Order: sequence, then structure tokens, then C-alpha cells
Amino acid sequence: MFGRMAESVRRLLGKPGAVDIRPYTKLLEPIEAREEDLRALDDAELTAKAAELGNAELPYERADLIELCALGREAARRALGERPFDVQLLGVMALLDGHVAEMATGEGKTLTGALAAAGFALRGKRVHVLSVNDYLARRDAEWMRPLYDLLGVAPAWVTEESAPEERRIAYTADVTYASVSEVGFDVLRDRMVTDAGDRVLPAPEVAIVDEADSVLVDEARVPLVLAGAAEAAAADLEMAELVRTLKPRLHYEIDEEGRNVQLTEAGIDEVEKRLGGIDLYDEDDVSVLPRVNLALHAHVLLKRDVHYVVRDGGVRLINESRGRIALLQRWPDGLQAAVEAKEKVEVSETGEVLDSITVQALVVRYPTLAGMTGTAMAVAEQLREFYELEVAQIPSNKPCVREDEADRLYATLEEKEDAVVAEVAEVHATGRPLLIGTQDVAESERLAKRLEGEGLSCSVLNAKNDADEAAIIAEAGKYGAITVSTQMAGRGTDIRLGGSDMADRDRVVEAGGLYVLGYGRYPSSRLDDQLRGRAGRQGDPGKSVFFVSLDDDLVTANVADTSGYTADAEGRVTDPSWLDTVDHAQRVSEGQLLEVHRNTWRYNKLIDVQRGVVLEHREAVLTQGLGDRQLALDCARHHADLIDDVEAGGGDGEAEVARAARLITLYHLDRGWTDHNAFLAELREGIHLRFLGRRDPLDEFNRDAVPAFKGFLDDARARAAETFAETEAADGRIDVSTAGVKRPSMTWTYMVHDHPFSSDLETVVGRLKGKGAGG
Ligand SMILES: Nc1ncnc2c1ncn2[C@@H]1O[C@H](COP(=O)(O)OP(=O)(O)OP(=O)(O)O)[C@@H](O)[C@H]1O
Repeated sequence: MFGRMAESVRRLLGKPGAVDIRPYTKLLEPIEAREEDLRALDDAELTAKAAELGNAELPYERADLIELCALGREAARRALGERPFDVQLLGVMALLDGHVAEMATGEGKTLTGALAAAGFALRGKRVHVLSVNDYLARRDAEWMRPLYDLLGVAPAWVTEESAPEERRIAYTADVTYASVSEVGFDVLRDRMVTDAGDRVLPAPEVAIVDEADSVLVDEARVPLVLAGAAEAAAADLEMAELVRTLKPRLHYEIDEEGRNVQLTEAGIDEVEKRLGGIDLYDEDDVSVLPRVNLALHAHVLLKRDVHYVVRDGGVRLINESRGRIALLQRWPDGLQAAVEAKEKVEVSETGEVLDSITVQALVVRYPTLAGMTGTAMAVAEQLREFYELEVAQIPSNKPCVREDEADRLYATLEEKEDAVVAEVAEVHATGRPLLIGTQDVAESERLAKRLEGEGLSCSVLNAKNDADEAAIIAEAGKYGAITVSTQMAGRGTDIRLGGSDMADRDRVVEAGGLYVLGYGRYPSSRLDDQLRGRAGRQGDPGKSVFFVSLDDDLVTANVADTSGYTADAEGRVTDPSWLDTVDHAQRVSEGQLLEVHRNTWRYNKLIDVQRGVVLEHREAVLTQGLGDRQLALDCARHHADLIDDVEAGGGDGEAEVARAARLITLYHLDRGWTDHNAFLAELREGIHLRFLGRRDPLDEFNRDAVPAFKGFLDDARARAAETFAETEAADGRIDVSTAGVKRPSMTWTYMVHDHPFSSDLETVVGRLKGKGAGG
């Protein structure tokens, strides 16, 4: 009874949705009380003390938790010259309890995460610290290494460049730093091995996710894809040329959300005429329409410098949620080739999707999950719904004194831009450093050009590589600096007032600290807060303000009517109800993002169940000889004969036949799964059309996806038996490739990125193809 009452009191006191951190706070005093004793120890003694914590299981009991924090603090002080603040220790305790620790920018999450990781590792758990990019994974691992050394914990990192053997070793370290995508790609590759010894990842145990909201919410539904080489898609230069000459509205129409483009009647006539009078709906020319559609999609909906850049002779996708170039990422084959044709660059290899995993599915594999980020409360509900994670709000070390000014609203984009330029000039004249956050690369460039034109020289963060970005953003706090950046470019890098060496700190403090200017509100308030959070770190002075206009995409996309305002001579709209309109637009956009996330999650759930069945079966084939046993039953005669034949040729009969059986069975399992995946992608797309018939799309999807999977394992087994029956032994070996068992000669990986015009790009391509096939 008392417990329940205490619980309800706690609910009332704590911010709704947040973990009560008072129990952690109570430990701060005893932790501090240990400090003097621990300082007296030499390094070896300190390490030995840490090792003693390994004598018990997780979770930590009170006394051990105190000891861990005290040891961690002392080790950080010695190894890094930084004594963890109380608030950092609160963060450590929250992470050890499997929560998402909300800690503002610059509060020192890297150190907090490392101490928690060490805490898990000392209790025998393997920890992955998941970062948003390779640069941060490597930087953080190297930065924290001396601390880990003192605590007797072995850290390692993995990046895109790591070779398989290096990965295998790194993943067996106590704590491994890696980007979410690299781990995901390794999961996918591990699922395809034909030799258990080729796998690089051990079983997942603990993940601490950096930038948790971005990874767990914004990127949750992004599929990481493993593709295998098939034949290369031909560059469709002909179609690229053709669509270039089509006229908007007359020949094609774009839907309201800018997600789809379609030929009009006139467009169809024009295309047919230009292709020598063919009939697009004729059976013989059934492959033409999808080609036109792909080219049109690439031409109209994918914008250079917004969705991709052309660099080093190739098309590089821009990761929109971070404004970065994604190097090894590409769109599903047809679309990538179409954009390459549009830009007249060389067409890269294409292939078929072997398997994929969403970021969300990747993360939930870990039995223990924790995270840290500057902005978690706004997505607390989603973290609970999708991951059963709670948010612990950690107070800042020093109170935040940043001035957050209300939005400045303008009627038109031009008026907004003029006002921004005037503001930048005025602020810059005082020497105060400015950080301007834009929506995309194109906007950054346009604004930078305009500023340069006014004699205001600035650095532009344009989705370059992460290390360069970090170096630029590190100087954004310099006296007189103007930095223009897309939303999260250079994230994870500290902006110190006065530059990275803080040489000019006093002057910059005097000028008011960093001035953050948002060039338009983002699709979610959380992203706004992340930008604001760049200023005012560790109690620094600073300011943030957003300039918005009624022409901004966020507003026009989500508000039906933007007429009837009154503006002053500069175009400024001050009526508070119009400011509310902008907030409203953002809330609509947030709601849509959540809906899309929910939807994808529902679809993926069923696919994950089916995948689970296949993977379990695959594991038994890979490690327990299941394929061999089945084939010995299904093709008993041939199985026995083969063993004899191999032995007659001087080989080890049973082992060789078992190997062949394994390869053949895995081949058909993987082949079947790839085909089933393609079927599901198409099915899901087709559902959208049926949805128009007012049936529940998810029910429809399940209705077809479930029976389609029904005979999956039996089919694969039957095919394996057919192939097995065709194998022969020669010189004591069995060459399975002569029976048609050929695995992809090369594989590569990519992320299918969020795009404003599609909830799932793969399905866009699916639809384009489907349309053609259907006539
Ligand atoms: N206890 C400490 N004492 C002194 N300096 C510290 C302490 N903890 C962290 N720092 C310093 O604070 C800076 C910010 O740390 P860090 O980059 O980990 O912040 P963050 O919380 O990850 O910020 P962001 O949100 O930008 O990623 C670093 O320069 C780090 O060296």
C-alpha cells in the first residue's frame, strides 16, 4: 500500500514520463566521501579495486555503485585530467539502469557513457557504444582509452575501413565503439556466412546509444541494406534526355506533397511520339513505362544539393536528417542509375537486396539498452512505446543562461532573408560569433553566397566528411566567426567560446557568447532544440532565435491557408496568432513523422517474425548440420553414394558431403529469403493501392504475407534436395557451383534514407516497376 502511494507521489513530483533521479542524487555524498581514500592509491591499486567489482552480477547494489562511481571519477581525473561532475555521475547511474539520460550539449556525455560502459564491462558484459558516425566512434574510443586502461577495461573501435579480421577482434573487446550502420552491416553480413567461423559479431549484450533520439526515433525506420552483385543496370541516358525536355504541368504532375510524379495524358502522348510512336500500354513495350517513370522521378523529385551532391564523378546521397554525405549509401538500384544518368556520371554497380534490417530492429537485439542525448523528453513517449526505455532528465552542471528569443516571423522568404542578412551584419559587427542553422545544403549555399555578397565571409558546413566538419565547427565560437551549417552537421563536437583553444574567450563572452540563428524551424521542435543547444554550454552566455516565414516549407506543407496577415514595412508579422500557426505547422509535421514511424514498425514486425524463423533454421544448418541430416533423409541413396565417391577419390566422405549439404541448403534458404523480401516489398506497395478501397492496409498485408511464407522452409528444403541430387564428386571433392550454387561474387551495403517524398524509397521503385508490369 505504502509502495503504491510512494509511487503516485513520485509520479506527481517527477516530470511526467521521466525517471525519478533522486535515488541517484542520494549517492553523490557517499561517492564524494570515497574520494580521499582512492586518491591515495597508486594506479595499479586503483585498477585492482576496479577488478574487484567483477565479483558480482548486474545490477549494481548500492555499495558497489558508490564504489564504481568513485573509482570512475578518480580514474577520469588521473587519466583525462577531468574530474566527472556530479551530474555526469547521475548520468552514469541512469545508463547503468538502462535509461536514456537526457543531458544538454557540452555536459560531457562522452565521459558519462564511457564510465557507464566500464561499469557494464566490469560486470562481464560486452558493451557497444553506438555512435552516429565513424569519426565519432574512433574519436571517442581513442579519447577515453586512458580511462579504460586505468579501470582495466579494453576498448576498441570499428569503422567502415575496418577489415573483417579487425572487426572480429574489435567486437570481442570489452567496449566497442562503432557507428550504428557499421554494426548493422555486420549483422547483415553475418547472416549470410556459410562458415560459422566467418562471423564477426558475438551475441549482442549491452548497447549505449549516443544521440539516442536521432538514432532511436529519427532514423529508427531507416533500413540498412545488404546487396549482392547481379548484372549492372544500363545507364538510361535516353530516358534521362527525354524527360529533361518534358514540361511540368503539361506533361507531368507532381502530387501535393511532392512525393510522386506522374505523366499526364499529354505527357504519355509526347513520350510515345518521341520514342517513335510506340504504345506505352502495349505488351511488347511493357518495360518502357517504368523506365520513363524512374527517369522522371530522378529528374523531378530528386534535387541536386538537396537530396544528393555530385562529387568525385559520382552521385552521393545526402543524409537529410544530418545534412551529411553518405559515402557508401545509394538508392535502390533503378533509382540510383536514373540519377546517375540524369547527372551524366558513370553508372555504378547494382544488385539485388539480399537482406535488410532497420535501425530499430538492430537496436532491439540488445537485451540491455541505454542511451544519451540532449533532447529526449520530447520523444519520451516514443522511446517507451518502441523500446520500453525511460528518460532520466539530468540537470545541467551549471544553470543555462542562454537567451532564447521568440521567433521572428516574416511574410515572405525574401523578407526573411533580408532580415537575416541585416541581423547577421549587425551582430557580426560586434565580433559576436554566429552559427546559422539551415534546412539543407542548397539553402546553406544560397545564404552563404548572399552573405559573402554583403562582405560577410562565412564558413559553410556542407556535408563534407565528418572529421573536416568537426574541425570547422570546433572554431565556430571564435571571435567574429560566421558559420553556416545544416542541422546536425558536425554534431558531437564542442563549440568553445573563443575558438577551440579558447584564446579569445573573454572577448567573446563580453560580446554575449555564441549567437545561434535558425534559418527556419525544423520538422520537429526537438531538432530546433538541438540547434539552440549549441549555444550556452556549461553555463556560457549565448542566444538563440529562429527566423521564419509563411513561405517556409514547414508552413506551406502543413497549413492550408496563410492569407490574411498584416505585416510591417519590413514584412515582419508580429501577431501572436500567426506565431502559433508556425508552432501548429510543426506539430502537424511531428504527428506525421510519428504516424509513419508507427506504420513502418507494424509492417516490419511481421517481417521480423518471419526473418526470425528463417534465421533460427539457418543457424541450425550452419552450426548443427541440419541440412546434411535432412538431405540424408530426402536423398538417402545419393547421399550414401556421394560419401563413397568422395572416399574413392581420397577425400573425407562424411565431412565433404556435410559441407556440400550445408552450402546447398544455405544457398536455397538465402535465395528464398531474398525472393520473399522482394515479394513483401511489392506486396506492401500494392497494398497502398488497395488502401484506396478503404480496407485496413495492414490486415491486407498480413493476409497475403502470412500464407506466402507458409511453405517457405519446405520449399527451400525441396529445392536443396533437387540441387543435391545433381552434385557429383571428383577427386575427393564436391564442387557445388556446377549444380548452380553460386553466391553473389560481391556484396555491398547502403542505407535507404528518409525522403520527404516517400516513406520508403524501395517501395517507390517497387511501385514504378509494378506499374509497368501491370500496364
Ligand atoms: N568533468 C569534466 N570536467 C571538465 N571538462 C569536462 C568534463 N566532462 C567533459 N568535459 C569536457 O566537456 C566537453 C564536452 O564534452 P562532450 O563532447 O562529451 O559533450 P557532449 O555532452 O557529448 O556534447 P554534444 O551534445 O555536443 O555531443 C569536452 O571538451 C570535454 O573534455
